[in-house]
Amino acid sequence: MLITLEGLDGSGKTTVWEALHDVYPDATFTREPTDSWYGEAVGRSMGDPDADPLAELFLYTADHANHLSETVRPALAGGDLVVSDRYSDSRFAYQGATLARADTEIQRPLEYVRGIHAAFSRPPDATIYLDVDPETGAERAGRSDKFERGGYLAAVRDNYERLIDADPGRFHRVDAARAPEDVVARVEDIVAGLVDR
Ligand SMILES: Nc1ncnc2c1ncn2[C@@H]1O[C@H](COP(=O)(O)OP(=O)(O)OP(=O)(O)O)[C@@H](O)[C@H]1O
Ligand SMILES: Cc1cn([C@H]2C[C@H](O)[C@@H](COP(=O)(O)O)O2)c(=O)[nH]c1=O
Repeated sequence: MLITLEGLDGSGKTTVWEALHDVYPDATFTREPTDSWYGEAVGRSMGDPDADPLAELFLYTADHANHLSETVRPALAGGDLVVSDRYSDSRFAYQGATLARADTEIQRPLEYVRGIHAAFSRPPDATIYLDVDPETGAERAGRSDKFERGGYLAAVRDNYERLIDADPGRFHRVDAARAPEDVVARVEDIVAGLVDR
């Protein structure tokens, strides 16, 4: 079973992901961007304010393709529970928002990014969405330009809502504004329910 953790920057994904290690010591814990050279290329692009948004989309997507073949598919084939801190929905939400702001010919960016993945990706079985408002997320993540980053994250959040509307059975929304211990407990309950099912 493939479970993904999604949400805005600072929503608490990594906190939850780390807590789940103790509960499921035999599971495969992974993340995107990965620490492969593809992920390093993504990191270079993220650090470049002038990075081409389409090129950046394809770097993230290349990292995803390698993540699938090197980690996710082998672990699933071996019967593992796989928990990924960010996965394809991050691309749909973030690059969908980036491309909507960019000067490109692409008319429906979120649908475009989904379409690129359709032929080769492996959708999650379940996705836990840590729901936090953009300002709180940006502040927790320590963004220096809070206003601008918050504005971008608002567009990303709108995209996550569209993804949830399109596939409500896959998403499990958790109020990530609550105290960390409450968020972790709620996520552990959800994962236990999914794994026992
Ligand atoms: N529920 C919470 N309430 C308050 N602070 C939190 C909560 N969850 C996490 N934090 C804090 O917010 C910061 C970001 O948390 P974390 O790294 O888990 O989020 P993230 O979603 O993985 O962020 P990013 O996407 O930026 O990597 C950390 O300092 C963490 O301790
Ligand atoms: C996988 C993925 C990530 N991003 C963005 C989201 C964050 O701002 C950074 C780094 O991720 P972190 O887990 O929050 O450290 O990358 C993205 O825009 N598109 C993606 O596909």
